[in-house]
Amino acid sequence: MPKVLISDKMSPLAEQVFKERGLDVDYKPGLDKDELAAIIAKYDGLAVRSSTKVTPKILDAAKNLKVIGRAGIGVDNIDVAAATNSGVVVMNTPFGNSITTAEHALAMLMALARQIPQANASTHEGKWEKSKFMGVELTGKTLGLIGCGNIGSIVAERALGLRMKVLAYDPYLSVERAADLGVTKVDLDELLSRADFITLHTPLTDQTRGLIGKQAFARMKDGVRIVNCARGGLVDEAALLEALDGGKVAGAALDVFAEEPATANPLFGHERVICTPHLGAATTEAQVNVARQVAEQMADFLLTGGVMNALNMPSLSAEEAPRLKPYMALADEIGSFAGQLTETGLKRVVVEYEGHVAGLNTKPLTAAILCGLLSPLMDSVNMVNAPVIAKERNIDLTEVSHDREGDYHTLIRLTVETEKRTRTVSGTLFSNQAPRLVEVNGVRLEAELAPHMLYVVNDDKPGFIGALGSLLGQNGVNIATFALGRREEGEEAVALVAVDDALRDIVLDQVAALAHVRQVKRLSF
Ligand SMILES: NC(=O)C1=CN([C@@H]2O[C@H](COP(=O)(O)OP(=O)(O)OC[C@H]3O[C@@H](n4cnc5c(N)ncnc54)[C@H](O)[C@@H]3O)[C@@H](O)[C@H]2O)C=CC1
Ligand SMILES: O=C(O)CCC(=O)C(=O)O
Repeated sequence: MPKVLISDKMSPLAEQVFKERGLDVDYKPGLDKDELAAIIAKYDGLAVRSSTKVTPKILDAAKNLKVIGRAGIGVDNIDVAAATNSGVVVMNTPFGNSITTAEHALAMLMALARQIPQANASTHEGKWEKSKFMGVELTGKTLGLIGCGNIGSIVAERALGLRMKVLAYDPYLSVERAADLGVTKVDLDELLSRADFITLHTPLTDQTRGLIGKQAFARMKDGVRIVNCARGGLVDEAALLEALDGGKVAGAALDVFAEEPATANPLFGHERVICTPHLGAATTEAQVNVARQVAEQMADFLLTGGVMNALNMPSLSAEEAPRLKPYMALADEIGSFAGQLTETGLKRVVVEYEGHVAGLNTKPLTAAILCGLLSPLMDSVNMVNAPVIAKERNIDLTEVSHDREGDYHTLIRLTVETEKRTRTVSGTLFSNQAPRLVEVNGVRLEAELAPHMLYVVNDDKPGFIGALGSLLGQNGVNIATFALGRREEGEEAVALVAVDDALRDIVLDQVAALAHVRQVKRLSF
């Protein structure tokens, strides 16, 4: 049974769901990196929030890990590229805490406008500082949203309800979506120069790190107020301190910090800075949502192969996974067949889906074909990293779906172009279950692939099949199945012979020496 580790504080619902689905689960929040590295090899799945840092070192130690689930949105604590290289699926829960986080951003906005935390502390101290805490109204003010995805959009809708004007800077926001939301799409410069309040809702990436720094502050209105409930690294904290002290920024509300847990920070103690300890997602509702969702998604993946909300793999629902299973086997066999025959550099791969399969989710099938194709050529290839490896190697990949049915009600055809030649392999499913190869390089045949196989290309001449059968018999090789096909009478023919044991080199040499043989290859599946 797959084994899962929960390495961050998480709602008990996650553990409960894993158990209900029949998985073994250990709940060990607060492990340090060495403790995690020491035990991670035991686990198939790792469920985290933001405290666990999933580094290449952890992934190297994670010999059995198949999936990392983030109970939340941001995955900047996970080295997704390294996980992909290790063939580990990374999934998050993109919607479970978005309302909660948007509400926290709005709470921060209001707290900032009315200095509620400062006024609260002062009142508790018995001071009655009515004139000190003069606030500003939100109505009629301009809110600048940086990042208008799930959370940004919710903030926008709520802010419009508060009668604010909303500008959004998000290069990936369409004009239509902006219009639907009732926000004005602007560029960053315009947002910075017009906004009274700025709130950040982008992921932390190489592009967004330090987005709000010295230059950005210089372009802002005097007296601007900043809310950051996304990631600390988006705002340059030293530049923010300078902008606060210089009077450019009237106040900042921060839920997130460059270094977390943040126990010391240059902004702590500043009278116009409000802080919360990364509480954006901290409501009962959000934590129940993300815990349940991450556990269900990880269990689906480990038990059925279903993939939801993965960042490094195409989606495949738990309902689709069993339907796609025989096709995955076929795709892997077709890819592997072509890969084992490939001897020079791959240039181009075309995958065609015809008939029934064309109506299915073909993305995972293409990943399985690439995995099968690349596996004989290099180590450590799997469905997660095969598309990335193909891209890195400049292999041109084309996928085509034809709704029409040809001779078969369902067919996958793979065309592989190498530096020297182009090869095609096609396969179908018999009775919707059993993979069969039905074409190799334009030669029709019908072959079931087996663990040990002999592939022979020869001239179609009388007596050849008998000679091949006798030679195998003389060497004690027992034939399980024998599939034959030829292009035209007397032209190129292909034999695919399943045998009971691995073929010895000496037998291959003897087959190669038979008259009319063009190519001989030992294949294994
Ligand atoms: N404080 C907290 O507890 C929480 C923080 N978060 C943070 O909030 C972030 C946003 O979450 P969602 O809205 O759910 O993500 P999302 O993916 O739905 O939206 C992010 C938006 O940022 C935009 N974007 C990307 N690069 C950009 C750039 N260079 N400039 C401007 N916009 C850019 C994207 O186009 C997208 O629309 C997460 O990545 C996470 O880091 C999320 C949940 C809780
Ligand atoms: O798990 C948490 O408390 C943080 C949530 C968060 O930052 C996220 O979902 O990106």
